[in-house]
Amino acid sequence: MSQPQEENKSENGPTTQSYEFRQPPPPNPQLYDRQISTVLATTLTPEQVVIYEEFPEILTKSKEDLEDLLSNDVCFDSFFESIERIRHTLAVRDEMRVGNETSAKETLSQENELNQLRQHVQEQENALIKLNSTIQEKLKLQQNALQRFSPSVLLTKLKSGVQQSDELSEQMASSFLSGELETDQFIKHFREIRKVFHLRNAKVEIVKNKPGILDDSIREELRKLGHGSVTFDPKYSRGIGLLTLQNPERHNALSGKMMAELSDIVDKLENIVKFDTNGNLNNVNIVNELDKENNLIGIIVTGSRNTFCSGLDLSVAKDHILTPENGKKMSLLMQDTLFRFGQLPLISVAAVEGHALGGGAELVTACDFRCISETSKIRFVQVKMSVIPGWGGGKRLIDIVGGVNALKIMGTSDPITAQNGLELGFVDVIAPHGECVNRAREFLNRYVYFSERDERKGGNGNDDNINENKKINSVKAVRGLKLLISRTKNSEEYKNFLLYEHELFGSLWGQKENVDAVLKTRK
Ligand SMILES: CC[C@@H](C(=O)O)C(=O)SCCNC(=O)CCNC(=O)[C@H](O)C(C)(C)COP(=O)(O)OP(=O)(O)OC[C@H]1O[C@@H](n2cnc3c(N)ncnc32)[C@H](O)[C@@H]1OP(=O)(O)O
Repeated sequence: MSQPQEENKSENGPTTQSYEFRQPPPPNPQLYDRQISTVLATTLTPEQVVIYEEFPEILTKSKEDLEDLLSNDVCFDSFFESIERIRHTLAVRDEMRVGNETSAKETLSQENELNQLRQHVQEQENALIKLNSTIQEKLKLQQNALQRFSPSVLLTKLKSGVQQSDELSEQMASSFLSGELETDQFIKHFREIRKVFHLRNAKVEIVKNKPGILDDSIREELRKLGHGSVTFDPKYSRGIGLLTLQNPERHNALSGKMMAELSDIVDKLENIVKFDTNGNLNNVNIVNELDKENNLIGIIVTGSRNTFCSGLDLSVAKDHILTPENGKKMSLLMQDTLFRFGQLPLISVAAVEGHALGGGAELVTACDFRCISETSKIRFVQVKMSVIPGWGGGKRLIDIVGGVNALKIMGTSDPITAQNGLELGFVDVIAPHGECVNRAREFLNRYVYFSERDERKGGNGNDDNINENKKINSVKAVRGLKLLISRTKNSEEYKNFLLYEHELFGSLWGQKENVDAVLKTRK
């Protein structure tokens, strides 16, 4: 029996033990040549030839010997085991048995250690799960804590502080008037409380006028203005939601009420995934009711009755928003809403039928992609109204088509059509009139599904190709991708640019030239 060979050495060090088994000896050619030739002189069947070839020892046996072998088991066994090839095979079998026994013993000897290791790994995994849930809880606490110190919450608290000190001083005055408080006491405390009141009030004014601070009350003020609505169907199509601007009598112009509703929808959509402040994918979990059944990855933005949006509702503007102060409030809310919309982990497509004018054109830029009908027109009419975009659309247009093209488009108010939009890289899909939403859905389906057949054929993304062998894309991966892309816009530089756009807009909106232009606009 051969001994186990030395451990095999590879470049990476020792590997497992192995045994080298002897090869069976080849048949003896001399013996074969000499004896088979005689035998072959007689007539043999092919089977007999094979036996003689494999066991030439038989050729040395006489007829009587062979008969003995066949009739006597002991004799047969003794002859059989004396054959060199059989002895070799038995030796190999014994070697293998010993080899197997050795490795079995070795494996068994490591069983305890393996069990301990397994237990250790299990414990570590449990500890990790606990740690992970602790981190999640802490992240929630951190988010809540940060929320408490957000500018809008601080401003609200400051405002309620102002109200409290005002009420306190009022109570003190009535106590004094009813004789419950001495004059010197009243003067002392009343002065102190009024001082606090004025200090708080001054702070409120400072914070309110600080550019870029969005106070929650702005949304509520705007909510009271005008009609129309913004609706959201989270189950429009698999993985795709449909957001619709509804103010059909006015070409879906955006009233204050609609702005507030749009912002509410973005709030809700923000909750469809929870991710930490670093956009950590580990925390991308589907949590929201809106999303539970549809695993949203995409959203189509459109307008009712075959038109997109004619911008700000000018009737509402004329009655309520045509002052620099109110224009700034509207700009803050719309910039914030559309910025947050762009940061959602959802791929968005604007489905533009008919007109997209002024603020409507700005909305179009807030989407990742644009599907426009053959007859639609997108126009940045702001300069004609002696103003510049105030909903962040200036910055977004520059990002999409570049500074020079953006200057031409916004400076001339020339319409972007399906054809020139395509050439500019502004339009992604051209649809027949009335087909925009459908085509936008087909376009988004490329992100919801992937099709093996389509891949093999180098397909073009038509629904036909997708239908065969279609598979659902990983929702988390698609959202992760969108998070990654939108992260490029979540920078201080980007936000400062938006703030600059907001300030420029605020310096033009509500001025005489702008007011005259708005009042002259047919409506
Ligand atoms: C900061 C926001 C700011 C910006 O960023 O630019 C703005 O958005 S300012 C608003 C810019 N928008 C406009 O100037 C659009 C003005 N409207 C039009 O040019 C035309 O109405 C139209 C959209 C091209 C459609 O023309 P047409 O098909 O001929 O229909 P009508 O003109 O008869 O309109 C039907 C009906 O709708 C009313 N309408 C249209 N747009 C608005 C609007 N933005 N606000 C309020 N109402 C609007 C229009 O007055 C008609 O009403 P009735 O006369 O009562 O029938």
